[in-house]
Amino acid sequence: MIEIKNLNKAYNLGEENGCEVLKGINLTIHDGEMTAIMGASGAGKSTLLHILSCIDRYDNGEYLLDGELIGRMGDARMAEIRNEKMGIVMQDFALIEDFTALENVMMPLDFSAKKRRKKEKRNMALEALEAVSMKEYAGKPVCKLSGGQKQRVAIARGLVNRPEILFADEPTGALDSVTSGEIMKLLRTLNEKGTTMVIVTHDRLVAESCDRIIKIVDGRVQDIA
Ligand SMILES: Nc1ncnc2c1ncn2[C@@H]1O[C@H](COP(=O)(O)OP(=O)(O)OP(=O)(O)O)[C@@H](O)[C@H]1O
Repeated sequence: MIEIKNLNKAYNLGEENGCEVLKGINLTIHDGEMTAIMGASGAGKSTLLHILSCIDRYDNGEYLLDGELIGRMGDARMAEIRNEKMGIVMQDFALIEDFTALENVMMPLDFSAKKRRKKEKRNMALEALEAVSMKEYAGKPVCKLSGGQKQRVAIARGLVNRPEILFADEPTGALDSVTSGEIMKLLRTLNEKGTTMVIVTHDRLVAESCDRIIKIVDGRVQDIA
């Protein structure tokens, strides 16, 4: 499904604060896999995840998604791919605290190229909340939820478009070990139902519960376990 060849990415090269972040990444992710991306702080994990999830662009190399070359695409097609195929769970939830769980989960549907009636969007959001066992909290403002509940809502928002692949940046980073275990169980259940998962994590236990671990060291893939 995902094939990355000799991919490079730098920020502000030539400037004082410039840096080369990804330096020739090669990797393949197959349909149905649950993959962890590990590496020290600053190694380039989030940068890689943002490129994989079509939020950010790479400088050179190749990124093929289902055989389609991402690099030469215009912004509109990239947004379309993101909407059609991908779900994204951002670091630290990135939820709107004053909005209800339901309103947060419905948001990606408002940005989708596919026009849907409000009722259909609401039903899709309720279904996503049900998939993470949060349907009964649909009407609660996010600021009134616990950390684990917020993470579930963030996952529901990532799932609402029924993506083929879900990208999650530190989905357990802000959680205690029990809640973290529950979230990983939930992600595994969703994976078993067919969603490919790519998870950035610092936590070895979380990584070991995935099918494989890709370790990024200084912008390169050091090993794939
Ligand atoms: N938008 C940006 N502009 C300039 N530099 C950036 C930008 N985003 C990231 N960087 C730099 O790129 C490097 C890699 O950052 P990245 O966030 O990908 O690392 P990470 O492995 O995810 O780190 P962490 O585990 O701390 O989240 C860091 O040195 C960071 O300062």
